[in-house]
Amino acid sequence: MGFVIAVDGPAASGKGTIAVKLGALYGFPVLDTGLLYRAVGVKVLESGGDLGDEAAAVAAAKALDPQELERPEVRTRAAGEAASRVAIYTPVRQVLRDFQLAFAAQEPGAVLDGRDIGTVIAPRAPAKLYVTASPEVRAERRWKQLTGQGETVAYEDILADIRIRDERDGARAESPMRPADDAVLLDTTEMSIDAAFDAARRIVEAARSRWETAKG
Ligand SMILES: Nc1ncnc2c1ncn2[C@@H]1O[C@H](COP(=O)(O)OP(=O)(O)O)[C@@H](O)[C@H]1O
Ligand SMILES: Nc1ccn([C@@H]2O[C@H](COP(=O)(O)OP(=O)(O)O)[C@@H](O)[C@H]2O)c(=O)n1
Repeated sequence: MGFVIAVDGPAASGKGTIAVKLGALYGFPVLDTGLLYRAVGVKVLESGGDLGDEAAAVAAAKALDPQELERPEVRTRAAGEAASRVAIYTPVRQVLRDFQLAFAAQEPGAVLDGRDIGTVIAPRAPAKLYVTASPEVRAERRWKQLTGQGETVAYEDILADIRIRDERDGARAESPMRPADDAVLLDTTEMSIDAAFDAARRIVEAARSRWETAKG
């Protein structure tokens, strides 16, 4: 395995922003694994299916084309909610796992962000971050992001979404959202993007030194 950087955490904590910046720093490819679940949720909805229908979600996961991750539809509020509904299904997670494992296997390294990267997808990743922020701050960030994309949404509704999603993602039986035992927690509530990235970079640099030493 190369130098895999696992960046997990709840919705709108800033993990994707940090992952992209780490990828640029090291020259590694970056996979936002949430987009896989979002694309599956959107596919179910667009085919007229029901998010409560496990078989429909599995079929959508099997038919997923990586090109679909680029669609603007996967970045909407509704897609985030749909993603967390289809993410509870064990077979959906199994179908999406191979793609993530292949991505993580790239040399000389890769960055993946999600909920279960450090615990399930890449438990042996040499660098693991768990990025958090208060629900209120996350809702503010997500509200600004969605509004900037042209969606009309109320802050209170986004905060409610975030609380429901935290609960659903943390309570599910399969690969629940939680920090790996060896993840370093990074609370970005009071941090600017630059400050959060700087803190993340230091944590990853320390992990890289340990990894280089262990490799010999
Ligand atoms: N530390 C921060 N301070 C302010 N805004 C941030 C910070 N980190 C990220 N953001 C913004 O918040 C939104 C959500 O960030 P993102 O990285 O996509 O979160 P996640 O991947 O955890 O859902 C984006 O618009 C991003 O620019
Ligand atoms: N590795 C992952 C990534 C996302 N997900 C699910 O997909 C949903 C959307 O993930 P995301 O990372 O795009 O969400 P945001 O943090 O951007 O809101 C999450 O709420 C999870 O339910 C997951 O189960 N495992």
